[in-house]
Amino acid sequence: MTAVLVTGGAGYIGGQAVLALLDAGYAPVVLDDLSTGLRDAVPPGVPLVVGDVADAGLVARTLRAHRAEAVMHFAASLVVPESVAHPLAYWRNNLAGTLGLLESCVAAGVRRLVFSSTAAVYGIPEVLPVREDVPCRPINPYGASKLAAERLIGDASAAHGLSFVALRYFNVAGADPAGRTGRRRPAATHLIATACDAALGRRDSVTVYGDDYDTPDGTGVRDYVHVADLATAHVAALRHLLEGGGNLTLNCGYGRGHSVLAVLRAVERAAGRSVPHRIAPRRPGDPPALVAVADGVRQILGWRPVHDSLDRIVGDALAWEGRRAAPSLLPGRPNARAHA
Ligand SMILES: NC(=O)c1ccc[n+]([C@@H]2O[C@H](COP(=O)([O-])OP(=O)(O)OC[C@H]3O[C@@H](n4cnc5c(N)ncnc54)[C@H](O)[C@@H]3O)[C@@H](O)[C@H]2O)c1
Ligand SMILES: O=c1ccn([C@@H]2O[C@H](COP(=O)(O)OP(=O)(O)O[C@H]3O[C@H](CO)[C@@H](O)[C@H](O)[C@H]3O)[C@@H](O)[C@H]2O)c(=O)[nH]1
Repeated sequence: MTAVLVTGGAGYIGGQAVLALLDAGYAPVVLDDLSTGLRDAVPPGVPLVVGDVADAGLVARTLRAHRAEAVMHFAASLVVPESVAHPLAYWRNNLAGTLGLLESCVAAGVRRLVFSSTAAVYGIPEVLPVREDVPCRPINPYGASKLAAERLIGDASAAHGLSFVALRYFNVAGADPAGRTGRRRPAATHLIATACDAALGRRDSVTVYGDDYDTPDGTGVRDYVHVADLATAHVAALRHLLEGGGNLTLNCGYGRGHSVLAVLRAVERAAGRSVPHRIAPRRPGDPPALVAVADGVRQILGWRPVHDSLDRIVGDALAWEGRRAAPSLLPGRPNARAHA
């Protein structure tokens, strides 16, 4: 079986990718410092090495010990407003982490890398939907650090014969449709997780950051992609590299935008109850709208998303969050609050 090192595999997306790798017959090995990930997100039987991806010695030893043939690199810091408040920590983790990983790949002779990049590299695109070949002008430290990591990977590729697929994810949401994994951070910051928390009575309301953008209803627009579809895009990228395919940088989204208010309505439909919200000023570092041109990932990698609907994404997210809530608050129990 082909062994694949998954950095950040105890996290939300990495955890889903580990399941997709197992489903596709690969042997994932997780390296994670558990800074935001959780040990129990790693399925039984999958080796977990607890450590920092910037520790090139540890990563090289892990690659050799498991005879890994490829790496999926998810480990990073990724909350946009946090990156605005703590840019140095973001640059350190996202750039030094990628540097350590690349050094260890070169040392251990591992030449295939799938990298978690982000739509945040684009900043405020002049044309929407956004193509991969437009100039990247990130407007927050998170996006800037990820763009720098992409460039670092490009340089390592040219000098050391490494092949890579950088997937620029748009907004990842939802949970494993089979209920095996999902987002586990206790304090939700992402919109869909926050709205699910409100629908489940764990918070009073959702703050809508800005209703004065130049978008159809004035609120921010994003291209939400289901985490299980994203995971299969990684397996497709891995196959491409194992079959000798060349370097690719590809958007990963569905090519459709949804506003904050549209997301809140979808959560209300899924939960069968209203989600109170209040309008607040724009959040620093937020672009008004981000929607992908996402033909490349379908055409070149043969990716076939199967959960491509906002209702599906929100439904799976709510079901996962509901399982973590008190049973009386589960979706489908309209009088839950009265009994809580
Ligand atoms: N969630 C999104 O909407 C989104 C969108 C675009 C890109 N991404 C990218 O996807 C990747 C995974 O994000 P996620 O949503 O699963 O976040 P997450 O916080 O759930 O997962 C990140 C994982 O990496 C681990 N980690 C962080 N720094 C580490 C280090 N230095 N060494 C070892 N492990 C470390 C954490 O413990 C965690 O398990 C990130 O690279 C992120 O930039 C996420
Ligand atoms: O409580 C909230 C949370 C978010 N939003 C808005 O909802 C949209 C989505 O925000 P959020 O879910 O926080 O995600 P983003 O800030 O768009 O960033 C995500 O999506 C990016 C790609 O587009 C990734 O790079 C990042 O890692 C990931 O956090 C934005 O318009 C926010 O202003 C609110 O109005 N209220």
